Amino acid sequence: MDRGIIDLSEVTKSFGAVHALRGVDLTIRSGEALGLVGHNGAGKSTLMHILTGTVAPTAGIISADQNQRPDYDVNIAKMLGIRCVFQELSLCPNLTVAENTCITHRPLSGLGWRKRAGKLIIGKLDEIFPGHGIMPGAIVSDLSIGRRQMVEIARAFTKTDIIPRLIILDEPTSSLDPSTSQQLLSFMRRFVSEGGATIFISHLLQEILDYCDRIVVMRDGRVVADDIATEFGRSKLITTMGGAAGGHQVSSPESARSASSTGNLRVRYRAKTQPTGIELSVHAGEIVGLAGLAGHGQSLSLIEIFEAAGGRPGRIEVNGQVALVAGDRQTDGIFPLWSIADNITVRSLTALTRGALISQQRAGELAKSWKERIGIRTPDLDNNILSLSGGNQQKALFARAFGSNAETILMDDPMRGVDIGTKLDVYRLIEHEAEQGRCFLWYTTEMDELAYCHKIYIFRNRQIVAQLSQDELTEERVIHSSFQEAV
Ligand SMILES: Nc1ncnc2c1ncn2[C@@H]1O[C@H](COP(=O)(O)OP(=O)(O)OP(=O)(O)O)[C@@H](O)[C@H]1O
Repeated sequence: MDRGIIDLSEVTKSFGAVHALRGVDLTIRSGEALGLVGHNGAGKSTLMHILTGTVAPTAGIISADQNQRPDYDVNIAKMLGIRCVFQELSLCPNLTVAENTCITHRPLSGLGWRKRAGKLIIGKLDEIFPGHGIMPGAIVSDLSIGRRQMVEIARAFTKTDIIPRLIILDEPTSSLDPSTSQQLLSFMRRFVSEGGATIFISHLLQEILDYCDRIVVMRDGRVVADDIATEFGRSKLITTMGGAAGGHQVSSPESARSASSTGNLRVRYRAKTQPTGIELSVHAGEIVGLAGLAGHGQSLSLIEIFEAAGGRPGRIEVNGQVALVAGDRQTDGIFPLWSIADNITVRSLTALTRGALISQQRAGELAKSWKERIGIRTPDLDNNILSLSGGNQQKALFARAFGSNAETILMDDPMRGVDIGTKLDVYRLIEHEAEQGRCFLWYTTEMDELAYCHKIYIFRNRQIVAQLSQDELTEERVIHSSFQEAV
């Protein structure tokens, strides 16, 4: 348990004026699951890029197996068996699951490589995620974000010529439903018990506390705490992370108990495969949750509702303006070539137009007010959106929807990569906006978030199989309904 695979000493990294890392010391040991937490923009992903050699530090010393390596780069990291499941999934979307496996495994060449690659990846998927339902010939772009994440995770743990020794998991559970997350975390424990090491980054603090041996807390580019997990509790972690997270407590919102389905009807929806049965409805002022195992039709229903806005009522009825906060921000959310400000204001262009022209002044004011309200960490809103950390990109998507004129906001598991302090701020914002008459249709894979909803619909096989009021909500009921046709 004490063999250091890799040591960082006084590592710094700057991107122009942004100091992403300011003198980080860190040792990673075999047989240990290390939990890494910190607010959005604290420097976690940058640190992981340094460990995988994809980013070179501005200054500092990297040692591998107790030898200083000034030449440390991607190839050395690869030879050491250091691999990363990055937050922004890195599979090639136009290739199959098997072909993507081949990319990272050189020995999978020659006659029959596709078959061998398929066998390798499916074997690992079976081991980590029994019952995954993924085929080796599936094109990656056809898979849901959760399944893509599962493939990416399984690929990181596969072995051919090089034994994986350190696997970095950068927020892997944020795209997985609770039962799939559980499968991964159990596998992670098996991997470290056999001598492997993991770095597990998550904004779900309970996962870190329950499944990691040691916890490192980062704040503003520095390591501010590094200790065994039993020395931390949830509130100590939040306080140590500081910033917006400090001092907040998660509480079950009382307002969610007072159902308010008396306002105007905003959305009525019936699944295509369910001409009779439970119909979903959302009224002004309501926060409505969608739950169930990932990939069972929740995101699809949001897209159908989004597309039906402005159309004639039929199977789906939508009254008023609608905005969508995407969970898969890379595919459905951000405009990667645009600035942060343009990404925020794009949903409000009609409101920002004076005569035939967009008022740059009003657009700037709108972006600035939401930067402050939601805490987007950037020195300049005119910077490209990709200069933001993942969580801050997600905040820009919230700002886009909340800053628009939409009466109904659809949220597709939108807290992926958002830190606990910001989450609590967004929860409060949602409650406040609902009190003002806005309504929310919120697909979430985080059980805690259902506590904010007035009512919850549970999806299974693209059908709504149960409806729960806030008073009826328990984790057992959600899990039971997710697996069975009826409660
Ligand atoms: N390529 C880049 N160009 C400019 N700034 C960058 C770049 N990559 C990261 N940064 C900045 O470095 C800081 C640290 O970002 P990083 O992605 O490491 O944070 P993080 O802790 O992983 O955040 P999150 O929890 O949101 O993923 C942020 O201020 C970010 O905007």
